[in-house]
Amino acid sequence: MKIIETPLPGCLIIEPAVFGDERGCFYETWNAERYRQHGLPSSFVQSNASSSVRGVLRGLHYQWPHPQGKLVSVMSGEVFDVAVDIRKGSPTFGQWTSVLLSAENKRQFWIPEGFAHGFMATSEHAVFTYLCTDLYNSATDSNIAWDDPEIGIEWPDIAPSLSAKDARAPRLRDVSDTQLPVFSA
Ligand SMILES: Cc1cn([C@H]2C[C@H](O)[C@@H](COP(=O)(O)OP(=O)(O)O[C@H]3O[C@@H](C)C(=O)[C@@H](O)[C@H]3O)O2)c(=O)[nH]c1=O
Repeated sequence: MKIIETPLPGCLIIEPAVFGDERGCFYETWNAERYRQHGLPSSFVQSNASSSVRGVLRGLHYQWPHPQGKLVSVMSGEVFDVAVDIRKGSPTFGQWTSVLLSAENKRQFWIPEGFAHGFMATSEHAVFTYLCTDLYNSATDSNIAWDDPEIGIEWPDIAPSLSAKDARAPRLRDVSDTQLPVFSA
C-alpha cells in the first residue's frame, strides 16, 4: 500500500497493494489496522455507492455538524474527485485538491472531516463507492457551489449535469461561519 500526500494536509491518496493472477486480481479496500497506521479512523459507520453517467457532477457536499470523513474509490469507470478545505481558521481554507480515481488505477482518496467533497464522472458510466465515519444526516447535509469562483476548481472540460440542489448551492463566502467546520490543529 502506498500513501501519497496532497497539497491539503490530511487528504491522502492511497494505492492499495494489488495481487494479480490468472483469475484477475485481489486487493483490500480497507483494513482497520493498516489504515490506522496512516492516520485514518479504525471504524466507519456507513457504506455508500452511487452510479453516474458521464458529466454527472455531485458536490460539493459536507455535513456540519456531524461531519463525515470519507474513504472514496471507483469500482467501474473513472471520476475526477475533489476535496475542498472549508474549515474556518485553517491555513488552507478555500483551497482544493483533486485526483483521478478509476477502476483501473484502484486509487482511493481519504477526505477527512471538515472538507467538502465532490466529483465528476469522466467515463461513460462510473460506479463510486465510499465509507463514512458518521451517518448521513439530511438535516445537516450541506453544499457549496461546484463553480465557486473563489475556490476555482479546474473541472474537466465536460458539460456538468447537476442535481437541482447542487445547482442552487451557495458560494463559500455566503455561508455563515456557524455553518462551517472549525479547524483544530
Ligand atoms: C448521501 C445520502 C443520500 N441519501 C438519499 C437522499 C436523496 O434522496 C438521495 C440522493 O442524495 P444526494 O443527491 O445527496 O446524493 P449524492 O449527490 O450522491 O450525495 C453524495 O455526494 C458526494 C459528492 C458525497 O460526498 C456524499 O457524501 C454525498 O453527499 O439519496 C441517503 O439516503 N443517504 C445518504 O447517505
